[in-house]
Amino acid sequence: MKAAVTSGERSPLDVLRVAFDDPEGVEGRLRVTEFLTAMPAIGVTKRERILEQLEISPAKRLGGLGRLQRRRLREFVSAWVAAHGGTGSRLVVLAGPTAVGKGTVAGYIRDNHPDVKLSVSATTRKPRPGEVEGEHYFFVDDAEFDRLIAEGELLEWATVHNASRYGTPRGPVDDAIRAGSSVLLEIDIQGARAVREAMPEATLIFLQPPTWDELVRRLVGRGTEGPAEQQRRLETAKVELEAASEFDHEVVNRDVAEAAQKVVDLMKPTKPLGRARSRP
Ligand SMILES: Nc1ncnc2c1ncn2[C@@H]1O[C@H](COP(=O)(O)OP(=O)(O)OP(=O)(O)O)[C@@H](O)[C@H]1O
Ligand SMILES: Nc1nc2c(ncn2[C@@H]2O[C@H](COP(=O)(O)O)[C@@H](O)[C@H]2O)c(=O)[nH]1
Repeated sequence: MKAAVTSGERSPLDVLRVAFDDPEGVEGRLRVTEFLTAMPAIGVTKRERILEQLEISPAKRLGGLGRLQRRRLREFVSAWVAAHGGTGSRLVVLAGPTAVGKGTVAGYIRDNHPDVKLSVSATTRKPRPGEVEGEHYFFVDDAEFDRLIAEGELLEWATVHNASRYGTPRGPVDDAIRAGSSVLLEIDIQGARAVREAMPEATLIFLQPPTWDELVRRLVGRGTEGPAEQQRRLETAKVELEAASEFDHEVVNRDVAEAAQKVVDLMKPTKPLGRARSRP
């Protein structure tokens, strides 16, 4: 019996995610060779080179890959997708540790890529000088935030840095997706995990600092937290950096414009996976 495992609609990363979640399912039983040749611009010769480079036997099925092999294949596919069109995902999440530059990169995208729709979060924190209601955040009090949660108006929410609550209003995200647009969410790592639960088709991008020392420099240089709070955030950041492997893509924020461009490129339409079949 042959089982069709991909339609023209799914991205390679979606197929990998399903295969790794359910190794015995149809996607899990797909051979790595068949999976790779179903990807855009990969033929048999290229496939052999890729498998060699990833140290994966051609006989393997996706569900039978070990932890390291899964990670290597996922990273390879992620880079390939970015280089051959984007993810085509309607919902893209940008997350990363404190002070890596999420807000800066998202702000750059808001100012320079007006075609990208940025979700505006609700927050209980007070506005900083220059922040505009409805552009940077919807600033609400605790009672209003409670109401948003109770009435199911938030796609996700979290208490960030043990301080204020932040949440993504569901309505504008749903509207944009229904209208065929893509939306970018700049949120923390707990929020990214919640979005993955609620909408597994979302694409998650992890923003990485060039180095640990540079992350520390950015946090201290920003000057918005005192030494004790900086120390606490750095402890959290160490744990958060380990979450990178849960994400579909990693983008290093060396230069703001370059990182923003990579995020925008990942939001472009993807070339879907071709038709692949698995043999039992
Ligand atoms: N590519 C970059 N090069 C140098 N400095 C940067 C870069 N990106 C951001 N910064 C600086 O790093 C500091 C932290 O950036 P930002 O506030 O955007 O981080 P964040 O990830 O949103 O932080 P948090 O999660 O704590 O709110 C800021 O002072 C910003 O100007
Ligand atoms: N889970 C969510 N996290 C969010 C959301 N909006 C912003 N954030 C994150 O909060 C911190 C702090 O932001 P700041 O503007 O106060 O510096 C930062 O890590 C953001 O990514 C949200 O809707 N949900």
